[in-house]
Amino acid sequence: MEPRTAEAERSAEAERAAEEERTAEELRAAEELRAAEELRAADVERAVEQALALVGRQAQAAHLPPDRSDETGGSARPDGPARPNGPARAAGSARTGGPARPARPAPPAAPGETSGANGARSGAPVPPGRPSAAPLTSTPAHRARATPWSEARALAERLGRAAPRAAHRLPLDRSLGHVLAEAVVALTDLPSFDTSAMDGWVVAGPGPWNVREGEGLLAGRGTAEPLPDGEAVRIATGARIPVDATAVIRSEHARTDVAKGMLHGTREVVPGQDIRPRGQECRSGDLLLPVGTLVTPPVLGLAAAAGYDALVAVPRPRVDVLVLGDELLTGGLPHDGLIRDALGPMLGPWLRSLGAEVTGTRRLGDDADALREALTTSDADLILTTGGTAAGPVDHVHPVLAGTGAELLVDGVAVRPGHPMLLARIADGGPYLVGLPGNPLAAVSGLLTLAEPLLRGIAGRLPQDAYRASVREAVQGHPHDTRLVPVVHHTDSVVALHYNGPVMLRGIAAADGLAVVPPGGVRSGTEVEILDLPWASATPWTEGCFT
Ligand SMILES: Nc1nc2c(c(=O)[nH]1)N[C@H]1C(S)=C(S)[C@@H](COP(=O)(O)OP(=O)(O)OC[C@H]3O[C@@H](n4cnc5c(N)ncnc54)[C@H](O)[C@@H]3O)O[C@H]1N2
Ligand code: MOO
Repeated sequence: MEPRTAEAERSAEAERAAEEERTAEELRAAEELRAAEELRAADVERAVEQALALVGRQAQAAHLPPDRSDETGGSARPDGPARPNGPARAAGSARTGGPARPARPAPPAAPGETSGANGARSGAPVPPGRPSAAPLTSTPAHRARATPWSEARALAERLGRAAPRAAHRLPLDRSLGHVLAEAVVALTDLPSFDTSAMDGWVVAGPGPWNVREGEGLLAGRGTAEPLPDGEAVRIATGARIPVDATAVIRSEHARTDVAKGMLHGTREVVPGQDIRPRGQECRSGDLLLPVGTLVTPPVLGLAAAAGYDALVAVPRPRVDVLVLGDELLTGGLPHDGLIRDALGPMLGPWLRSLGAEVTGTRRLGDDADALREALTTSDADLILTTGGTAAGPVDHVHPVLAGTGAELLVDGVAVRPGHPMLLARIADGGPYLVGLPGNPLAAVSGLLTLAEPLLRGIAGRLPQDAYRASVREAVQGHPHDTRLVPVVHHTDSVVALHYNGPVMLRGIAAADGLAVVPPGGVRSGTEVEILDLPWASATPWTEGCFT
């Protein structure tokens, strides 16, 4: 080893000391993080119990969690190594409705904390027992309080499932779009009798056959008297097969000798050919469709075929849409700082495609009283608000919720765009409320993160398996939060689309899905979860246009 100079020794010593200090600091931080996580997990469990108690699923009265501001506030290092929404967890937990695991809403804010991922509204009233407002910034403490994306979705679905709409017996013509609350079990064999699959001749035994006189057998008409060996009779598709018949010969595969009254097959005749045997599709009592099936047009057809006049189904959840913002125009070009309302026209149809019944879309401007009135008089299952979730001077959602005694169940989600989104329950067993941020793509993010799983739960729709696809190119991630990025499927991968900023709808309008990009981003070829949009891409694939 070469002799070191005194200066080099000193500098190496200083470096070692600094390194030791860094290590000690890291250990302290990791310990703080672990402790904060444990406390948070306990709080969260209680919050879930409260939430379920709220919807009447827990016999036990709800208890407010103890005030832990001194323990949780700012102590968690959200960028530390054990973040709960790190890539591995995000990937594994995205399966909607999978095995129930403890969902984790953001714990109620504690004194000294702000009440949103986004911070609180300065000077805003706060819910009982909540802190006063603090400056709105994106500090590590705020990030630590935001509910991880997959947990927010799981909680929304669980809460929805705990508050299903009552099932009704509905005539078939009023059941479309509802969800089966009773299984469809075959009330008859299908087909309910042996049936001819073709127009032609029904024959018994080997040919040639004597042709029986008369109009033959038609669907829904004619007797099905036994057919002795050596005889043939005309038959139409759907007519009953006579007892003892052995095959149907299509008209084009037979010739008749009119003079002799005989029928000759022009091809080999296989016993049973072109006969649909009774019960081929189902036997009476067979399960045809399970509880949770969405009533689609073919479901209506199958139910009718199987003997049903009505179905027992959960009606569509009802949703009130409230569009907030004085700056919004409903027609014409933007002018004088006013802009077009992009969410009003979008949300109603989107909600309908998610199976909801939209009771109305109302534009309330920035009027806190109108908002309070709308929240406290709604008889919908879900109220969806747009805008006003942050801490601006006219952002009324948090203060009005607090003033009406609503329970904040999720207050900020660790997702971009859309992190100020929130989920609440209006007091006294009122509707759920999902607050969508005003930036349009952030609103889409809130719709798919909170409203879609909640509605799926309320409607009793079957959980869907998450599916994954690989990204064609690397996708940049947020350092701490999940990102939702509009993508389009192309050949065997998905391509992230440009124009995906929080105020932009250009990317999503060309997309057929949203990629769930874990914190830190993904390399080219990585498989990520995809949230399908309820329609195929509306825009033809054009390389370079959006990509
Ligand atoms: N100091 C901070 N300010 C903001 C933060 C933050 O962390 N600190 N977060 C930003 C993020 S992220 C979002 S998202 C928005 C959420 O704000 P609000 O939910 O309160 O929404 P508004 O302020 O009402 O509107 C935001 C933006 O969106 C436009 N908007 C609203 N409604 C519509 C609509 N129906 N159609 C089209 N555009 C709409 C509105 O004009 C604003 O430009 O807060 C950030 N601020
Ligand atoms: O969450 Mo804001 O969502 O980025 O626009």
